[in-house]
Amino acid sequence: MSPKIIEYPSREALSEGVAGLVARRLRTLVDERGIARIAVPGGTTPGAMLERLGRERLDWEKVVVTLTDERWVPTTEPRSNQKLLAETLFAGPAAAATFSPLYGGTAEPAGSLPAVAAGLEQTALPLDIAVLGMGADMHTASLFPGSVGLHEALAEDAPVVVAIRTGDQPEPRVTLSARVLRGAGERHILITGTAKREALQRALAATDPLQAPIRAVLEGATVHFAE
Ligand SMILES: O=C(O)[C@H](O)[C@@H](O)[C@H](O)[C@H](O)COP(=O)(O)O
Repeated sequence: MSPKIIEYPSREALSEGVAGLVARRLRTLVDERGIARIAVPGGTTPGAMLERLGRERLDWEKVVVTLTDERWVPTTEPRSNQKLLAETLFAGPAAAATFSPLYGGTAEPAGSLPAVAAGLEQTALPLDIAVLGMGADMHTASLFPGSVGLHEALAEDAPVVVAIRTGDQPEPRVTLSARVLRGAGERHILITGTAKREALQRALAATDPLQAPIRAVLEGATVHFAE
């Protein structure tokens, strides 16, 4: 079914609204199941939401957090999504959560992916919630159109994590596969700005996830939009 689209009057309202919604869902999951598992994105859009979410009062010891994708750089590097989480989500009470990383520290992803996947399977999967971003090229996570690794990452029998290389990005990426993201109990996609609104319209009309990878996670998702 088509995604539900929620429009916000501002990006601040989107950050506040999504942080509050996700916090409520995490509380419910922890109350009902004793654990909640969530994947969050990197990039420039989610910072304010992650910071706001990390300040929420809830039983963070019972929450497992991972990333939808990671840039293959040391976690001290500015482009590291793990660094972004340390400076936003984990800057407050949410620091008590368990984090399942995607970056393994080896020179190339291939050297770490088995251990990264094992760590995810032991702690972070199946996902209850996946929060995602989208690029104007209709990528999500690190599922970039035309990238090396995309076919594998979109396959029904894809591994948990896949290494991605694309000329558009300065470093190798590692992404949760589409089936893992699609398997989340709920998906929330944060989209801001006119260019991405137009990209979303193109994605809704697209049929081939190879051209519009966001398609692989769009059905049944909730899109949160602000200009
Ligand atoms: O590592 C990342 O950058 C994200 O996980 C990525 O998938 C992001 O959500 C989109 O590229 C949108 O990025 P912006 O929010 O910066 O536009």
